[in-house]
Amino acid sequence: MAPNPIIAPSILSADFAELGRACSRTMEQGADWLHVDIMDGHFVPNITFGAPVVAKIRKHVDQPTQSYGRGTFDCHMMIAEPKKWVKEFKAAGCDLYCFHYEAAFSSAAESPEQKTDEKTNPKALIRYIHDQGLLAGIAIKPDTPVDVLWEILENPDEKERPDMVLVMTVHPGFGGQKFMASELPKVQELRKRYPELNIEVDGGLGVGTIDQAAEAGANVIVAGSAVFGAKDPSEVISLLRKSVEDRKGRL
Ligand SMILES: O=C(CO)[C@@H](O)[C@H](O)COP(=O)(O)O
Repeated sequence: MAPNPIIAPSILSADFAELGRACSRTMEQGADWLHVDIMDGHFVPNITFGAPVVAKIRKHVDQPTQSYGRGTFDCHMMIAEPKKWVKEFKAAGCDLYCFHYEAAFSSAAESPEQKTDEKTNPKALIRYIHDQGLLAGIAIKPDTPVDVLWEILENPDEKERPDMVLVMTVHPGFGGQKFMASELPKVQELRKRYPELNIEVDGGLGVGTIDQAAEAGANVIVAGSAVFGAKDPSEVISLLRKSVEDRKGRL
């Protein structure tokens, strides 16, 4: 059976002038996690904020009492050098460090020799993230085929296996983009092979698109503009949760 629904509003769509309060409010409105978008202006053509801001907003949301629990800070690292920032984000209060597969090779290597072994590097980075006491996520952009993940997910060493896969349903960089249903076969394939895996979708999710994503097998739902732009964010969060919950037993 697929894992429980997890609704993770993306704070990219919150009012940054009152970010701490916006984070605590969305938790009160029923969110499970907060999805924290970190952009460096290199990996994606946009800049958000870094670890000092995460440390400030952490004070507004209770830390989770267990792995994957309520209040998890799901940091989506849209950055060119993901390895470089793991320790800073751990210290700032990040719980789940989700890097991009496409950025991992330049960052994870411990030596020049290892850098040439393309298959080693995402795994080395996952191990490194786990060694810092964080959950590890791996994200793929729309242009990246899901097949690149099989070797990583099949790894017999659990220290090198991700705790979550994020399938981007928009090109990363901005909130408010149109949902790309073309990415859902990746989710279907992942769910077919890994019934218990946390599979996150991000980009263009809302009441009009959630059913397709839930049907494909996604259980971790990121929604930015649909939640922060809603008249009644609590209602949107419950609708997203219900859609995933309704399909859970069938997947
Ligand atoms: O990572 C990203 C964008 O790169 C997302 O997390 C967006 O912030 C989602 O926003 P909506 O599409 O839900 O408005």
